[in-house]
Amino acid sequence: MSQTFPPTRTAALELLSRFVPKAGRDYAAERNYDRGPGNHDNVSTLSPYIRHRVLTEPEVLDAVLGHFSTSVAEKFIQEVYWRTYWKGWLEMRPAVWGGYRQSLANAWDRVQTQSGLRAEWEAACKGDTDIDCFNHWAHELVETGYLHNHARMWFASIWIFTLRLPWELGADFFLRHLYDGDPASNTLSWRWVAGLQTHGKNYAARASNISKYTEGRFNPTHQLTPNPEPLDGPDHPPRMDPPTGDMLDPSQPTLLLLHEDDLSPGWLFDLGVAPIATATLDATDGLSPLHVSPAVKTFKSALMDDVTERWSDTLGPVTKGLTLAREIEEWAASYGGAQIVTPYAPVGPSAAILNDIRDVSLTRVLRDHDRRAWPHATAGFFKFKKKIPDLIGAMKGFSMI
Ligand SMILES: Cc1cc2nc3c(=O)[nH]c(=O)nc-3n(C[C@H](O)[C@H](O)[C@H](O)COP(=O)(O)OP(=O)(O)OC[C@H]3O[C@@H](n4cnc5c(N)ncnc54)[C@H](O)[C@@H]3O)c2cc1C
Repeated sequence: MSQTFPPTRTAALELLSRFVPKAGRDYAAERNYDRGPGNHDNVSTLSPYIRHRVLTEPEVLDAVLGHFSTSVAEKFIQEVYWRTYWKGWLEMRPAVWGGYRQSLANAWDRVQTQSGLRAEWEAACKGDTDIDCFNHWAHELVETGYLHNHARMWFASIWIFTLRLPWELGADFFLRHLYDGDPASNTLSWRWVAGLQTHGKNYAARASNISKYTEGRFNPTHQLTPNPEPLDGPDHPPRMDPPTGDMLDPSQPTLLLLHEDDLSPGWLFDLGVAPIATATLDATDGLSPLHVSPAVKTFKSALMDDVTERWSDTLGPVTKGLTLAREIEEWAASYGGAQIVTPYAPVGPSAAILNDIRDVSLTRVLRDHDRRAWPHATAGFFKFKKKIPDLIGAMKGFSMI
């Protein structure tokens, strides 16, 4: 069980309240420093909880805005909205996730058939290359399930441009080991480093930058490819309409399906959902064609246990760990085929399973936070962030949890 990220909402709330006083000018000044495992308190380390919505974005923003003005906390607020932005961007271009999965399968085929590539990929994943900082981050990721944002950028850049490994294998390595591993933030950040997300603009890790922001712990002078060219890739697929979610009729007999993308169901109960029974979905195996790390699996299933314990008076009988659409249909049939209500699952493994459900009515309810923000993820973050003041203003009417 994770020492650093206890898998409970109580622990998440404690971490949030410890961090809130630092979310203003301290965060803006200090956030880029990666001080190594055990010393990440200049950033929030809340992402494993926010990613699974053990804490919601409005709840985190509200706590910070209870302490600071929007201008003092501007940097932190923007970071929280990066997650929202990436999700909205991918919702409107889901083919980018499908494209990643296909290219990953192709890269994995090559790993299995080309012994040179296999050896280089294994060395990178084991932290057994000639580059100390890279090795350190590979170990930190596997041992703690977390990396500082700057380390993720450096690691991805070295993976792609110095080690010249396929970016999809690096994104997959992250998804298998990060506690916050997330289809939108991970895939699109790797694409951004590679130069595929903002065409022609890639992220080049530099020894001087690594030395400065690790406070001299690492200095890979002459070890990194200088001025690498961005990777070449296809144009973005045409943008689809953002999802609006389904209309909820809580007066119908209802089953509740919980999944890893939203583990705070209180807002559904506020909307009148009164489940006859509840099931939890385990979509972990859909994160990667390889084995997801046991630590990540344990973390996710412990978060599921926490939510079902917290709401045990409201959920009815609970069935845990369904993994297939067919199992969900059989579970619903055993309750007479009542409608299933579930929080809207963004593009990723949970949504893929839900998309295969045929024999029972499924109502996917979209949170106000997503409904309002996602349609603005039309272009780059620069354009999106201009909407943040309006989005924060509108938050007052939202369910926070
Ligand atoms: C190559 C790469 C891969 C990444 N993969 C993931 C991933 O799989 N899952 C994931 O949640 N984040 C990912 N990120 C984004 C970011 O690194 C993490 O969200 C952040 O480091 C989490 O640490 P924190 O909670 O201490 O962040 P803080 O600095 O405290 O930020 C506060 C919150 O804002 C959000 N946030 C901050 N930065 C970003 C960002 N760049 N993108 C999206 N949300 C952000 C997170 O919810 C975070 O908890 C990736 C970044 C890169 C460069």
